[in-house]
Amino acid sequence: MTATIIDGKAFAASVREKVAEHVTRLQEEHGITPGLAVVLVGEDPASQVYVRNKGKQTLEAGMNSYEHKLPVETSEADLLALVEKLNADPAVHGILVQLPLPDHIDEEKVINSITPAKDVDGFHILNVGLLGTGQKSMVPCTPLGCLMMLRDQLGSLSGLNAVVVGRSNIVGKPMAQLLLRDSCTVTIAHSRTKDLADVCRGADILVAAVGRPRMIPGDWVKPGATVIDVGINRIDAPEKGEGKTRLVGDVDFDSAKEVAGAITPVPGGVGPMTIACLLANTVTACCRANNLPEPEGLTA
Ligand SMILES: Nc1nc2c(c(=O)[nH]1)N[C@@H](CN(C=O)c1ccc(C(=O)N[C@@H](CCC(=O)O)C(=O)O)cc1)CN2
Repeated sequence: MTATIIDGKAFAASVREKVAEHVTRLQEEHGITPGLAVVLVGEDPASQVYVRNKGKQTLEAGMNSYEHKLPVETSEADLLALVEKLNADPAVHGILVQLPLPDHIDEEKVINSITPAKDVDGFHILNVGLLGTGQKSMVPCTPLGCLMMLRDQLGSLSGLNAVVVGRSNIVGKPMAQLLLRDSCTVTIAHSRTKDLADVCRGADILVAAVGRPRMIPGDWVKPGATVIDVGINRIDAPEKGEGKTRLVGDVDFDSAKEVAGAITPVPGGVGPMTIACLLANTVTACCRANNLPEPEGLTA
């Protein structure tokens, strides 16, 4: 069997189109333009690319983008002061502080200083608690993107065995909560799980988010399973030339695609959905702030 390849790039484009349509409606019917503030501290090259893409895609969707680029030596107090300013700014409906932050800044403290209603990353402790108890919250972008792709691929997820490999606060744990909310039977596994291969082989839905290049081979995949690969790992690629690199996922794509029913590639799978869902969350936050109906199909 050769799996259906889930095209995250195309899916993300369709999400961005829906976002843009909703933004137009907000402007025409209510005179409101959603605004997203993105804060970058330092000059991490990957973060710079992500932040640039976030700003570009925000503007393309018709929203206002506010970029704040701070030097690496910015103090925690100065960063907290900026977040406070953005919290109080009525033109800003969503705030995102790009991670990772430099070592001298307490990430948790910064995340928890964002007003929960503007926390479009869904990382604030209040949003984590709301999601965990099945209440309305902001939902982290990468897991939201995975959920959208799974629903599109499978329709109802009810009763399916889902295994999430990885227990990070950003992906693994919220992903498990979302799958549970859609009535999956959920196992959170990780690198220390006993008989991890057997646990994975029981999964109708296998979400890999461990950050280890090609850790999950095809013979860990149940025939016909839907595999969502969240990993983005840069490895050496001497076949492309000296010093060249390429991106691979946490799943060994070549062997897994022979067994799975559907699978996301890396790159071009989950990655593009992350920014599309950030835009979706910004529109959701804007609608909630103005007591307007939420955009259909763009929330969990
Ligand atoms: N505050 C946050 N920080 C970080 C998040 C986040 O959700 N919130 N996630 C990641 C980085 N990230 C967005 O910020 C992100 C990662 C990957 C992609 C993406 O489109 N990847 C492409 C490949 C890109 C490449 O060639 O390097 C793909 O997978 O196809 C988008 C956004 C950490 N920080």
